[in-house]
Amino acid sequence: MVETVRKSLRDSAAARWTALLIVSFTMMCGYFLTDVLSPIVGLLESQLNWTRADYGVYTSSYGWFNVFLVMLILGGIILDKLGIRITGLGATALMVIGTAIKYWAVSTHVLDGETIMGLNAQLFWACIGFAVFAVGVEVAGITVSKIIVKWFKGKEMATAMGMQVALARVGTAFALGFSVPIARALGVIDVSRPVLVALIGLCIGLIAFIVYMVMDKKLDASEANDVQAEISHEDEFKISDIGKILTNKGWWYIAILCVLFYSAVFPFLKYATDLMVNKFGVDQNIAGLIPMLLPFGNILLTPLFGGIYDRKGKGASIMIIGSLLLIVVHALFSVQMLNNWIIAMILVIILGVAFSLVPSAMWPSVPKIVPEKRLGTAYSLIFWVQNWGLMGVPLLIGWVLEKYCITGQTMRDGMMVNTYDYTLPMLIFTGFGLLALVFAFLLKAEDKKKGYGLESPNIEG
Ligand SMILES: NCCCC[C@H](NC(=O)[C@@H](N)CCCCN)C(=O)O
Repeated sequence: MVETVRKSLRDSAAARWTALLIVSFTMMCGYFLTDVLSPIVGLLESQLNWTRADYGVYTSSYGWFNVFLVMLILGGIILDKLGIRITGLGATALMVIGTAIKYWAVSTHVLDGETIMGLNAQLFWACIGFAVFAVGVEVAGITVSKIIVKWFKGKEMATAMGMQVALARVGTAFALGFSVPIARALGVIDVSRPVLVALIGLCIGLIAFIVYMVMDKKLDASEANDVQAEISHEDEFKISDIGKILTNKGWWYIAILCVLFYSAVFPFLKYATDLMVNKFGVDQNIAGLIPMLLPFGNILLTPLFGGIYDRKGKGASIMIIGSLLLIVVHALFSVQMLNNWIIAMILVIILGVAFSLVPSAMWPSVPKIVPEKRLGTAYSLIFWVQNWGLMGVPLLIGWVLEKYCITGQTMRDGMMVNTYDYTLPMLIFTGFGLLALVFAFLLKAEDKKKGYGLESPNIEG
């Protein structure tokens, strides 16, 4: 008698790590586009006449559709209802469409001199493109989380999540480090060129996701029908699930910690290159290299800390330490006499440690607080809360800079541009860090009360 043991495709380490690499590549391209304009904020002023407040409006447009039109939550529902393949394809297509709109906006001259809803028309369409892209990248992010759970459940899940975040940071690092050289390549400054590079990358990312869809189909085919039916049934979305999540204190602490912590990092990165120029006197052409250290640090450290959480536990404590480091870094950035670029480098590296600690512990903690069948919705709601910060804080910082922080004018690239004092924005970021610390402690207390196991290792036995 021949015994046949039916094996799932996920049992193949090569298959699951390949699947992870493919979807992580798509996300990496998305993260590249997200930050592609950050290092050229000065060039945007000299080439497109965007003020810092305009730039703040542009960065905040990331949340227009996600937050106000609740597209993110809808994306989570669609993911639960229609599944990974169709949602992921739609999300990656939206990333391409949004980026194409944005590229057109920053490269065309047909909008010159026009205004729409009080904004210069070029800025308006760049914002619309970015807002469409943002829906795509956020929904893709939730989809990829679900993909990781699908392939890695019961295996190296936290390490896989850390790896995905690490590869996403490669995209951010490339944007921060190479945007200026790309814009200045060929001897002619062109701010649309880095966006074009991102658009090409995202088209490849879309093709990569289509390749993943084939793998996903094969995975489904390799699994027994009854298991699939059970999974589909468990993943089914129910309206009552939202209520159950929203009445969970532990979930709220994570969501609030998330919005506060991320509001002090991603929006900071948007202005970090400009901070290097204005406060630390770094040459504009290389100023993006210092903030670039942060995502590079994350690339190594996020999977490392994820592994520690997997084996040793201490998830809530890791989030407390990360929040503490965040406060120290931003507080020191706000000290006026600390203006040597070496200090800036050291602070960015420490911020990189903080930004590895908190995400590596935060995202794998959600399944300990929320039952697995509600995970997709729980993640999408956390992202939604977080997006309020990602939208509002850059706007706030841009406004504060324009209103309170202009110190004079200087000549850069043959143009007169404003100079800024970053003390007040850095104090605002410090405040977010302080509040994040409070919620990290509340989370630890709640964990102790409810026994979620945030301090226990993820790997049992
Ligand atoms: N398994 C969840 C991974 C989340 C990674 C996390 N991403 C986000 O929080 C996004 N909602 C926002 C990303 C904005 C920049 N592209 C991360 O740490 O990047």
